[in-house]
Amino acid sequence: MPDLDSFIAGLPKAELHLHIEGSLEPELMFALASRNGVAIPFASVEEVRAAYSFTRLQDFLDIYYQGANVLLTQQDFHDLGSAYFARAAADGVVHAEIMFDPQTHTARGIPFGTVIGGLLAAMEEAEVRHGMTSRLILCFLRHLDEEDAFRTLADAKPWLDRITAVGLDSSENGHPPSKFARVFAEARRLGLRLVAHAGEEGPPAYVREALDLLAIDRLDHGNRSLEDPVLTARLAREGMTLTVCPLSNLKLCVVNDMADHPIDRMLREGLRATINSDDPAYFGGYVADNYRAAAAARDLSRSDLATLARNSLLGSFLSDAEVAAHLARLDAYLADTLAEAA
Ligand code: HPA
Ligand SMILES: [Zn+2]
Repeated sequence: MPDLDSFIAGLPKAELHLHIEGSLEPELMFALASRNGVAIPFASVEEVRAAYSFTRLQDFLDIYYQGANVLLTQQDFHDLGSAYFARAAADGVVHAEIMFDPQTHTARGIPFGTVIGGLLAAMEEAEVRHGMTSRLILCFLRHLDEEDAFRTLADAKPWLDRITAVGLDSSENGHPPSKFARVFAEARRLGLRLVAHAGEEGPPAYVREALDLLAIDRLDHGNRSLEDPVLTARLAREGMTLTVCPLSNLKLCVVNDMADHPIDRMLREGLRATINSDDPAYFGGYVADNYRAAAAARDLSRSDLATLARNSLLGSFLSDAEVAAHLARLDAYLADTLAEAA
């Protein structure tokens, strides 16, 4: 039987909560800064990593938006995507639904087409190089107003057939889902799926708003839902997928210690929880590291880990036939690893 690390790395899985700007490793940040002649306030890669110490979401966001300033050209976004897909493939990711924050770039004068053009090129390449399928999620920044989100949706019109969903990210407290009810309704009318970050720092009421006012198809984070037993039971009953990010939760102090992480409680409560990396370059690990950290801290069994991987495939926005094909790969993997054990 493979050791737990190899079992996790080999487990066919989907990554459903990944901000592509959050996969910008300090080495690539320096390379792009130099290629583009952009000044960054760090003298070395070590200095960058040392700055990644956060006590709450906003600390991280300030440095994350600053890091994105080095991304200027279509090739930069292509390189960013290629680096992520290669790293994800090594972690057993067979399908990735990647979020991007167009407003972070259009506000600096980078055209929407430059951003999405580079990402789409990396996605096509990932299919050829790694046999990995992928989808795009356009996220609205919730600290900006809804008009700005509407303008971003208008910018996206020429690419709507290449965008699967819209999402909602950035500073949660003070920016409830209700602020974006109209733009989410419009996105739904255009045929897009809907996701939103809720219950990361924000209260359970924000999760309820995301369900009732935005009609989300998937919930990003959702940790604080557990404070409300009626809401928890509803999420379980409705089969809502939660994209949980253990190392992010630790780095942003959503949990004080990995030993307190509720991932196993989520599974026990019947929630369709998944494990994801969120912003791997900033939070100290890619998706397999997140599985490993959660498994070690909460004593997850191989069967729990297989459930988490299965949930990730079931919670994806792929067609039923595509999900079935990925699930068959997972079942074959589990049969093979069990046979080795016998
Ligand atoms: O974890 C997150 N929360 C909110 N916004 C974000 N943008 C990137 N990562 C995050
Ligand atoms: Zn996130």
